[in-house]
Amino acid sequence: MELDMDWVTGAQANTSAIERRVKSLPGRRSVKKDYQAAWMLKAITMIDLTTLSGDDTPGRVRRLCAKARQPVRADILEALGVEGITTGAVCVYHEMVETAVAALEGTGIPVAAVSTGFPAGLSPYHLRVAEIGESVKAGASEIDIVISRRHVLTGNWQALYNEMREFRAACGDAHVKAILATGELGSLRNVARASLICMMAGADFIKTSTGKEAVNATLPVSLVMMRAIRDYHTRTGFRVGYKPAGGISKAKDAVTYLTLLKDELGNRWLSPDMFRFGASSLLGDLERQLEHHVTGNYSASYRHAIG
Ligand SMILES: O=C[C@H](O)COP(=O)(O)O
Repeated sequence: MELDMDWVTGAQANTSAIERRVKSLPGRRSVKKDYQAAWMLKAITMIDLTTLSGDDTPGRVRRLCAKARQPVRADILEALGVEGITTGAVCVYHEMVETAVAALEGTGIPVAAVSTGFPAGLSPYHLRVAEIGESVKAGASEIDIVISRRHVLTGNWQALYNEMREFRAACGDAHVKAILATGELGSLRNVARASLICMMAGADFIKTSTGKEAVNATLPVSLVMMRAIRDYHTRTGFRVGYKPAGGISKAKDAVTYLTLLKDELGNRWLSPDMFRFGASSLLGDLERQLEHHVTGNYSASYRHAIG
């Protein structure tokens, strides 16, 4: 849609109300024991299983893809009476896209590439646009772009909109996730405004963080972004997905995010096409807690958090 400046500048974020809401959140609320495994399995299907390290190798990416294909040990799944689950996607740097695509062939698991000079987004503009095209050509069906934080920090909303529009166009048929790098945007109000701009410019998902900022995904930021998504859906009819990323590594935190999502956006968003966790180490804890679930041996902190 066109840039609607009145809507953008009217977007506010009431910090104390947001903090109050976060304090009352699930995770500190109990989730029935019978449902715990279901929440954790659901979380697994919504992970963008990620490796974004300077020392990534094809071997590491192939191992990651094997884990994406079979994220939980077969005996645990059998005990739960579940089969055939996979993660939502695998997320890698451009150089690893071809390896991941080959390793996931025939599985239907998409490959997401981080692009546009990830993580800072400060390489020459034409190269950032070209990088998207290269990743699509290499087989990525999802592109995680990073926005120029300076456009937000200087209030240059038109520039942010134009940039996002061009990134969107360069993605072609690939889905585009707009990484806001919320830890660098200065205020929750800026997070709300940048979320709206990216959605107006055609983002399929809005995503909190690269995982490389000093502060990555948080619950207050998630509340602001989910409410921006809800507002956008109410006004336009378009459903935009949400991806919290960076520092989410505990099963109990994943369950908190999912209950918040269900409360704020409803069941339609509880699906891999509308929600992803960007996470490199969350899967390990989910698998451990599922194992405890089937053996009845929960860790005390986990039982306290969600049981
Ligand atoms: O987009 C994904 C993030 O970079 C993953 O961050 P993490 O390694 O803290 O889970």
